[in-house]
Amino acid sequence: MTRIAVVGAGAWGTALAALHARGGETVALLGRDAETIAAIAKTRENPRYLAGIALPASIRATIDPAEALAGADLVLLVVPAQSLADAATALRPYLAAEATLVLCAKGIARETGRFMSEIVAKALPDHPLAALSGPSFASDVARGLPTAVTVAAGDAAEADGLARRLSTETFRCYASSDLRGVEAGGALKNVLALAAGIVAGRGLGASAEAALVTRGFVELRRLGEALGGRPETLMGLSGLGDLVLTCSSPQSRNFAYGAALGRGDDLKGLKLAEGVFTAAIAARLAEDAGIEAPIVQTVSEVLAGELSVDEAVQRLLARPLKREAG
Ligand SMILES: NC(=O)C1=CN([C@@H]2O[C@H](COP(=O)(O)OP(=O)(O)OC[C@H]3O[C@@H](n4cnc5c(N)ncnc54)[C@H](O)[C@@H]3O)[C@@H](O)[C@H]2O)C=CC1
Ligand SMILES: O=C(CO)COP(=O)(O)O
Repeated sequence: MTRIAVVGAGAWGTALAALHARGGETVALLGRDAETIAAIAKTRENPRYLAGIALPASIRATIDPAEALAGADLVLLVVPAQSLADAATALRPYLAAEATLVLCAKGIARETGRFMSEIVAKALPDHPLAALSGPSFASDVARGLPTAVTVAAGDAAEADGLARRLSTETFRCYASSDLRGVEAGGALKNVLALAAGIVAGRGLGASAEAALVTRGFVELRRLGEALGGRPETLMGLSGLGDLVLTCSSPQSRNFAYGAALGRGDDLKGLKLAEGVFTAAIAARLAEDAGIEAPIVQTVSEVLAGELSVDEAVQRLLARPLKREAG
């Protein structure tokens, strides 16, 4: 049994399927939209999420979970964070008993504050769990551009093995045993990318953008540690690395969403921005932990319509002066 199944045929699932099929793995891609799956099978392209990027013919794209999961020892879970509980539950009858599950979504359940690992451990107990996260745009990975990410599992030797298995010539996986730190960094950077987008969209200048990313990183570290992550993980690819990527590129959907907010554009029709669903719960977790996270808090209030963009900027500028390391 050496087969990878990718659950979720959106941008990231399709990119990971392409990467590993090119790397020589036998890969199945499970989607839920029959039209998209039929288009992948026919045109070797995902016209909805990765238009214009050729996919390897060897990917078996299907909407049938039994077909996708049969014989898979590694299952990449690549549906959005808020859909993961339902998607995981639906997989239960089809998973091989010994299959390892790799969490690829970046978010926290908005209702419960649960991390992806907690959700999946509840829905699919007894499977080894890992997380893959780091600076990696789907279209870059699907095109075979060089990328480096973190692969974390509770057991260090297992993380080493998975990192080796998931690495290719262009995709370097660094192993970590800090699952929580990797999950926290991935979820929080999305909220901070919204803030960076707001600053850019409002035209506040490159200096303000750099200040926002730096102070955002302070919050990511503080809150990430309070949630159980290790400092070195939060300073690594899945924390700082992904923060830098998503806060600096309009290619990021979270950054693009924030920029649209900053410009006062219509938000309808924008692509999935996970930070929109994570912001309020991240702000609540910070409050519960007694952690100061003014940027996360402000993003949450802007998204809730409780604060205008200009009021948000004013509020952040008016915070009491303090020592930088404080
Ligand atoms: N796009 C990117 O560059 C990257 C995305 N991610 C993360 O991966 C996750 C997925 O993102 P994308 O693939 O980009 O999103 P997407 O919006 O491109 O695609 C999401 C896919 O999930 C499917 N889906 C939604 N609910 C489902 C359910 N209940 N059951 C089965 N399928 C369901 C949708 O039909 C769609 O195909 C997010 O958490 C994102 O933060 C992580 C790294 C890179
Ligand atoms: O997580 C990502 C890159 O590492 C993708 O970011 P967006 O979801 O903001 O596009």
